[in-house]
Amino acid sequence: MKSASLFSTLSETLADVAQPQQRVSVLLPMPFKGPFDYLSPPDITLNPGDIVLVPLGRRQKTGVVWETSSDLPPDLAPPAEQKDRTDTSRLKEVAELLELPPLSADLRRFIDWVAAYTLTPPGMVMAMTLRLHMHGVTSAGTGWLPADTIPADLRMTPARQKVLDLLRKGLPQTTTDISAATGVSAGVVKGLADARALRAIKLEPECPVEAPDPGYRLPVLEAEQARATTALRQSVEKGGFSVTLLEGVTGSGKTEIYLEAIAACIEQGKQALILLPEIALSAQWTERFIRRFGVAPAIWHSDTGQRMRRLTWHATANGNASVVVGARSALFLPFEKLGLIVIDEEHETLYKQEEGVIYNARDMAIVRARLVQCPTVLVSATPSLETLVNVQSGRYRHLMLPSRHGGATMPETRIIDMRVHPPERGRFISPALTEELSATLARQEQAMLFLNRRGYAPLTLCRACGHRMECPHCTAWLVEHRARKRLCCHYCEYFEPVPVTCPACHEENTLTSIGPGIERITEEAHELFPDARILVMASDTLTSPTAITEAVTRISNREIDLIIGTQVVAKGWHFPYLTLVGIVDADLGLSGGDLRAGERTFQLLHQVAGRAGRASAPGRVLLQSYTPEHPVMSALLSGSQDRFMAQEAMQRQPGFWPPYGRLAALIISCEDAAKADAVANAFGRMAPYGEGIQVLGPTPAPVAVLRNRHRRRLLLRTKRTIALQPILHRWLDMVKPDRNVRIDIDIDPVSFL
Ligand SMILES: Nc1ncnc2c1ncn2[C@@H]1O[C@H](COP(=O)(O)OP(=O)(O)OP(=O)(O)O)[C@@H](O)[C@H]1O
Ligand SMILES: [Zn+2]
Repeated sequence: MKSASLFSTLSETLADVAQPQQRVSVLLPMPFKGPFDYLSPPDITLNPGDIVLVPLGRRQKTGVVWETSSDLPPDLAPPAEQKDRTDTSRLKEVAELLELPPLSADLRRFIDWVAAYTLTPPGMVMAMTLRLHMHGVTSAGTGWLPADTIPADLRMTPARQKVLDLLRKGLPQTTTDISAATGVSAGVVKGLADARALRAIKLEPECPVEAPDPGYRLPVLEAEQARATTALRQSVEKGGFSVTLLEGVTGSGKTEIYLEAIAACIEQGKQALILLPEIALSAQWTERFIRRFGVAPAIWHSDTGQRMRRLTWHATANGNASVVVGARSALFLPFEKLGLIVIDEEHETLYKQEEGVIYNARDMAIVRARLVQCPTVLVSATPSLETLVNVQSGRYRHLMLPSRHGGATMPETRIIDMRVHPPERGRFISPALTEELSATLARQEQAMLFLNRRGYAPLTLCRACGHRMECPHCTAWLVEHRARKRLCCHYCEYFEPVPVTCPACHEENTLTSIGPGIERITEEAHELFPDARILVMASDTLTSPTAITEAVTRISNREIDLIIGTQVVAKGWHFPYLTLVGIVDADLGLSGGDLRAGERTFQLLHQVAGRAGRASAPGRVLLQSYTPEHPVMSALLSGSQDRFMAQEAMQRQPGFWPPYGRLAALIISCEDAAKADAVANAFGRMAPYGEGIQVLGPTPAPVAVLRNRHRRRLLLRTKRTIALQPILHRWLDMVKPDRNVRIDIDIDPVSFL
C-alpha cells in the first residue's frame, strides 16, 4: 500500500514537472467583479490578451486572458479582493485558444481604466471589444495546398484527384471553397489532410479596404489653414501623447485640415481613428475621404453586415485598415498601431453613451490616446466648456481658424420676436420667416427649417375635459405621428392608434394636437409653398446610412428646395446652395434644470446656422423666439461666442459645477415605487460629506417613471481635486439594495432626465 501511494505521489509530481499547468485569469464578457481563474491546457502556454473559450457552468464562453492592472491611478483602482491563489485543485481548464489576434496590453489597460472610471464591471467594458465577433467566432480559416511530397502509399480516388488537381493551381483554399468548387464532401479533404497529402496554410482574413494614398490629391491651403495643418502634422510625426483643439468657424475647412493629419499618420505607417458623433455623417465624410485619398476608409457601425464587421475587426487588429471611421463604439476596436485619434464635433452630447456602459467617448478617447501615446485632435466650431477650460489651463493646444474658406462670409443672423410678430392662429411659421423663405426659393436657392422635435405634435389634449394623452409606462406625453396615425412614446417603444374618443370623458372628436413637430411644420410648408420640393430629415424618416446618402445627394444636386429637419440637419453637412436657415423654435431646449441647457442650445443653433451660405451666395439665419433677450439669443445674434462661454464659466465656477467640479449621478429604479424610495432614502442617509463634497437629492427623476420603473436620482458633486470613484465605492458598499432595485451610476452626467 505504502509503495503504491508513494508511487502515485511521485507520478503526480513527475506529471507536474513534465507539464506545469499555468494558472490564468480569464475575463469574461459578463458583469462579474473581475476575472476568473482557470488552468491552461497542459500543452499550451497562454499569454495575457489571448482570446480563449472556457467552461462556465454548463456552457462555454469566450473570454480574454487578463492580468490585474497594477498601474491604475490609485483614485480609480477598485478595492482589492482577497483571493486565495494557492489552491488550484478546483480550477477548470481553458477549453481552447482561439485563432484570433490577442488583445494588446494597451487595449487591456484601457478597458480596465474605463471600467474603473465608470464603475462598470470590467467584463462589460471588455464585451464592447469582444461582442463584435461573438457571433460565429471564426478565424479566417485554414487553407489547403498539396503537400510538398505526396505520400507514396496514398490511396487515390477520383474525388481525391479532383481536390489535388484544384489545389495544384497554387491557390490555397478552405475546405468550404474546395467543396464548392469540386462538389466533393468535406470528409474527402479531411481524409487527404489526415493522410498528409495536404499542407495547411493559415489564411489571413481578406482586407475590406484598400490602402489610402496620402499623396492622391493634395489640397491647396489658405495661409491660416496651412499654419494649422503644419502644426497638426508635426504632432503626428513627432508621435507621443498630445491633445489639440482645432477650433474654427463653420465652413472654415477643419475637416480639410485634419485630413492632412490623417495623411501624416498614414505616411508614418500607423492607424488613425476618426470618431463622428453620428454614423449618418459617415456618408458625406467618406466621399471627402475618397476625394483626398483615392479609396474609402474602413467604416465601423452596426449597419454593416456581420461579415463586414468581422473583416473590419480583423483589419483593425492586424493593422491592414489604416483609417477607421465610426461612432463611439469604434473606440474599443483592437488597433494594432494607433497613431492618431480625431474626435469631430467634440462638443456633441451624442458621444455620451447612456445605456449599458455609461461613458463619454470623447473623454475616453483621450484616455486611450494617452495609454498608446498618440496625438488626439478635438474638432469643433463650438467647443465645449470642458475643452475650453483645458485649453486655458494649457493642457490642450489650441489651433484656430477664424474665417470661412474661399471668402465665404458668416451668415447674417436675425431674431424674430414672436411676441411682437406672432404667426397666424394655428400656424408656427411667422410672416417674416415666410417672406424670407419665398424670397430664397424665388432666387432658386435652398432653404432649411429646423425644429428639434420629431412627429406631428408633442401633446394631444381633450378640449372637453383637459385629459392629456400620456404613455402608460413612462412619465411622458405621447407624441402624435400623424403620417403613421399613431401616438408614440419617445422614451419607450409604446404606441397606440390616435383615438377618436377621449379615453377619460368619452366625448367624440375632442382630442386636439398641441404644438408643432416637424411633420406639422412640413404640412404648413406644403400649404405655404405648394410648388417647393420638400425633404424631411429626421432620424425616423431617414433610418439608414443609405437613405441619408440619398437625401444628401438630392440636396447637393439641387433636387430639393426646402429641407425640414430635426437635429440630424445640424451636423457638419456642407450644402453649397443652402442660403437660408429658419429656426422654428429657438427657445426649445432652454427650459428644464439642465446644467448645460444654455451651452447646448447655443451649440446646436450655431451649428444649424452654420449650414447657411457656405459657398459663394451669402447666408441668412432667422431665429423665432419668445425670449429674444435670453443670453443665448444675444450670443447667436452678435456671434460673440467667447463672451457667452465666459458667462457660462462664471455661472458654473462658484458652485463648482463641471468643469470646475466633478459630478456623478446615482439613478435608483424599481417597478415598485416604495422600494425605489426606500433605497434612495437609504443612500440619502448614508450620503458622503466633507469639505468639497456634496450630495443633492434624492429626488424623483424628471422622467419619474421610465418603462414602468420608478426612478429616483441623487447627485454627488465634488471639487475638481477630489476623485469621485473612491467615495462612490464606499457609498455603494453601505447600502445593500433589494434585488429588484437597479442602481445606475453615471459619471460626468450630461443628461439629467
Ligand atoms: N483649402 C481648401 N481648398 C478647397 N476647398 C476647401 C478648402 N478648405 C475648405 N474647403 C471646402 O470648404 C467647405 C467647408 O470646409 P469644411 O467642411 O472642412 O469646414 P468645417 O470647418 O469642417 O465645417 P463645419 O464645422 O461646418 O463642419 C468644404 O466644401 C471644403 O471642401
Ligand atoms: Zn413610454
